[in-house]
Amino acid sequence: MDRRLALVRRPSPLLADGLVTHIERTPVDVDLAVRQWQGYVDALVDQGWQVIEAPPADACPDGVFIEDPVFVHRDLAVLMRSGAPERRGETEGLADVLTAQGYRIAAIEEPGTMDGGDILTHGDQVWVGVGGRTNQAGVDQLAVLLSELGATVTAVPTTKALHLKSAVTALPDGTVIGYEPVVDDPTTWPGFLAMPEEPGAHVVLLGDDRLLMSAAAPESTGLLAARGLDVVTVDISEFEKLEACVTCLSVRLRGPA
Ligand SMILES: CN(C)C(=N)NCCC[C@H](N)C(=O)O
Repeated sequence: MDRRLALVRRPSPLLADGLVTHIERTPVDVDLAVRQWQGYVDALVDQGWQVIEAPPADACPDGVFIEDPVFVHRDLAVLMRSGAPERRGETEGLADVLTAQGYRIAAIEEPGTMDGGDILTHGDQVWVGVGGRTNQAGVDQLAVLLSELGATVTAVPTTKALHLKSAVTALPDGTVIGYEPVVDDPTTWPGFLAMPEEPGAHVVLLGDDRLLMSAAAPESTGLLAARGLDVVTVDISEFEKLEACVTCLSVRLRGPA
């Protein structure tokens, strides 16, 4: 992993009004969330990542979850069309930022819907969760866009969690880890590794064998450390109250060079 550039977006003052679907709403401390977001950004910088900020989307409570309005693969950035109409304004300003970084821009079009949180990749293998935010029409469009880049797209039913990446993510060696109670079918991934805590299912790959994970998953971080992985943790409790995880707060831009 050579290029270490991450796109982030600072929290909206309306963050506390963000969507919750599968968990009960609990009050969000926005000031604490802003500090936690800065801690997340600092952790990326400490690990040698350059961080760029998307234009703020202050009118969008969930705008900080930048993983959802855009997906990047190789030199292509695909603007999403969320299954939650409240989140569609979050794509604003992203085409300009990504064009400036050398990306070609495409978009999921009506009747397709998709959130980036539903897209899990390992190399050119792409799994897309079909559920509350992403539909089959969206998957079909993404499959066409990515086929010219040599990637294979597989649709995965996702009925027990908000997004596919709420349930599973992939380790550097491609092992898919997840929290079984919210995974529709763990046999989708040979070698699936069950984690004991829900936030333990979420990893951001920082490069080499280093991972970024939530501080709310001590048993899982222990398990992964025992496998030889180097785990950096961040407290993102205020974002977790909004059904988010470490992956949602940045988009890692690995190409084009
Ligand atoms: C992988 N995950 C979970 C994400 N990429 N996004 C989380 C978005 C949370 C937001 N409140 C919502 O409900 O849309």
